[in-house]
Amino acid sequence: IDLNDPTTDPFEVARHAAGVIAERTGADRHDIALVLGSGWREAGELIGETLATVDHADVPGFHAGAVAGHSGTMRSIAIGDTGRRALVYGTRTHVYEGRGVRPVVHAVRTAHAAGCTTVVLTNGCGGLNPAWEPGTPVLIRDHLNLSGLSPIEGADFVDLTDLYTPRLRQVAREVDPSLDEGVYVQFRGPQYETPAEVRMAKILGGDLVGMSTSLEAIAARQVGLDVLGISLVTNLAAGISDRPLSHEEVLEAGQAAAGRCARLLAGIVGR
Ligand SMILES: Nc1nc2[nH]c(I)nc2c(=O)[nH]1
Repeated sequence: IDLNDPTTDPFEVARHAAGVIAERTGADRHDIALVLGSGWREAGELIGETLATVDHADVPGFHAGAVAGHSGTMRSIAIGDTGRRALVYGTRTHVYEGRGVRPVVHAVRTAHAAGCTTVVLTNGCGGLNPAWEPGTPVLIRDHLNLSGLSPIEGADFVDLTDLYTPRLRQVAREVDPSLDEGVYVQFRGPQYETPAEVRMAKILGGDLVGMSTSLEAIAARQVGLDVLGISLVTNLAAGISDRPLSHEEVLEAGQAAAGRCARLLAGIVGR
């Protein structure tokens, strides 16, 4: 299937994908989906027992293309003894991969088609607040979509009030009262922001800069999913600190925070 073929209905592909997931996991419904970004990979382990894994390559609309650090398998996880199931994706598609916007939000649409009512979107990002050391998770309160793109096609004027569900943010803060909140700014990427762009984002009211998440959140709202967004600050955004960004620093900050992030997600999902 070519998701980007105009004659393809992306929601139909999501329904097919959900059918394959149900068949391969033995679960005709999943309750919560998790998209794991940089630094969040290990979270699945603490959520519960992995009952099944499915290769992304086997699911319609997903691509096998392994992105560094991502696994190409999604996992069906029993959430403690709640009887609920989590669908944890092994990889995420970014706009900058040039596959179009539909693949970027396909995981969210598939989660909805699989019966989920909630999606947790995590990412690694740059921080504009020097108080947030690399390795600090921050709840997303709202976003500025500077990508210039949208997953919504046609005259569907979706309201985005409370897009990042207040009830879920409250649950997250009950699990970890030290969590701060911030406004996430999505740039298209793949280049990092210039110091001037970081200053612009700050003037516009942004606290976090990244290259994902906002389009997925919009697509989630379009199908009525509750959304919890959590960013992991892996670096201070360009110009905030006097040192240039290094991808190595980003990766190691993600590794260091892995335990706290995994415990946070497991605590939230288990509620
Ligand atoms: N746009 C943007 N995306 C990021 N992802 C990560 I990890 N760090 C950054 C960053 O500083 N800026």
